[in-house]
Amino acid sequence: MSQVEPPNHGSLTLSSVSFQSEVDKPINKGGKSSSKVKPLLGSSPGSLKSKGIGKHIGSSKKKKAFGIVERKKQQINAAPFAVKSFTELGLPLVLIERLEKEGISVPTEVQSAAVPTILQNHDVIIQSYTGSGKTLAYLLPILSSIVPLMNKVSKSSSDGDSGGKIGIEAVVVALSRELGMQIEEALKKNKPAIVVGTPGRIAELSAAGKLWTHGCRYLVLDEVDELLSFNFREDMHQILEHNNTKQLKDVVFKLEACRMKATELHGDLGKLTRSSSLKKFKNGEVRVLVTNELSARGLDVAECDLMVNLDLPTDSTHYAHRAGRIGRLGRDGTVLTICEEYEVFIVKKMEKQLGVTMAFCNFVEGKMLVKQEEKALSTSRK
Ligand SMILES: Nc1ncnc2c1ncn2[C@@H]1O[C@H](COP(=O)(O)OP(=O)(O)OP(=O)(O)O)[C@@H](O)[C@H]1O
Repeated sequence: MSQVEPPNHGSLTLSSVSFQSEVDKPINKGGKSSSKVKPLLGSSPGSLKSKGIGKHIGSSKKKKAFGIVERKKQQINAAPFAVKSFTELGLPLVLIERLEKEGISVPTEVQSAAVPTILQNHDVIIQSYTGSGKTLAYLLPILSSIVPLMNKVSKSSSDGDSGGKIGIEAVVVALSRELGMQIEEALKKNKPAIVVGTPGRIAELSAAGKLWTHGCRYLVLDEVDELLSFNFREDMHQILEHNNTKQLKDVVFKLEACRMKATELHGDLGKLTRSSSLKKFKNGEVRVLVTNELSARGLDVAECDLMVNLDLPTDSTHYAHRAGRIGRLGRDGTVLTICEEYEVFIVKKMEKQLGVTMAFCNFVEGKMLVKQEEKALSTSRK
């Protein structure tokens, strides 16, 4: 994207776009039904800078590996780079009026491209020059889809549906405390719906079970290249793990549609539900436990003899941790790893690092062909 000079309206402070007074007003747009979490990432070569919104959780690979998002086919060609007003971008009137009060009436180029794309529930990477308006490019669509739901959110919280926890609809991970505070300032009146914090703080809340992200639809990684750097590895891992709940639910749903009794285990469940899920799995009432890496850590179910990796572990250490759930105390067990053809080399690398032999299979038109060659589906026997 090319550099866009902000119109000469003076600077917009993020706090100036908060619009608590309109929260209770009905907005003609209606609530969205999507329950997707949006990873918003990017990378920033040269003078380009990226606002979180960069792919999943980087490239399609990263996205898959972190297991956050279900993707839709992008129609980036149709992105309206030439729109003239915020109205044409599909933002609600209340938001447009507030922007106009701040002297902001013409979207920048990056906003023209990003706003409608995010509003259509696509995952996006926003990469553009400094000062080109990337913050509003992701905030505006989020605000426009969250505000209409505010009544619903506060109602369900007060009903106690969420066990006293607040339903979060968007998580913004910001690099520095200052940046976090700057964004939080703009959003504080929407506090129940949006959480803004540094990786450390958000990971801390997540580990303490205080992040109620069951209905979370947006995950923004602001300055994504930095956030995904080695420095923040542990915290980001915790955050991204936290956000794959929807995927786990989908898997349970699909298994049950095939008449396979399954149950889920993850941090978004209450303590009681977690222990009841595990109990059901341990006593054989359900045969399949669908879980994520964090919740699987340390699980000790002696009879468990099959581990299916629906996505690739990040490295061989994580592979070993997952595989360690089966074949305990000298028992036999099988690890089945499902991956794309282009990921086979990663599996090969782990095979080498771990010193195990994996049989490779190919899955073609619903049929599995077991072969020894490099194929997209790998099976390894412990
Ligand atoms: N459509 C607009 N019209 C006028 N001013 C705008 C518009 N969008 C954003 N601004 C203002 O432009 C300035 C830069 O915006 P912003 O901080 O989002 O840029 P950025 O691309 O995120 O920059 P950086 O990469 O340095 O973080 C801010 O003061 C913001 O208020």
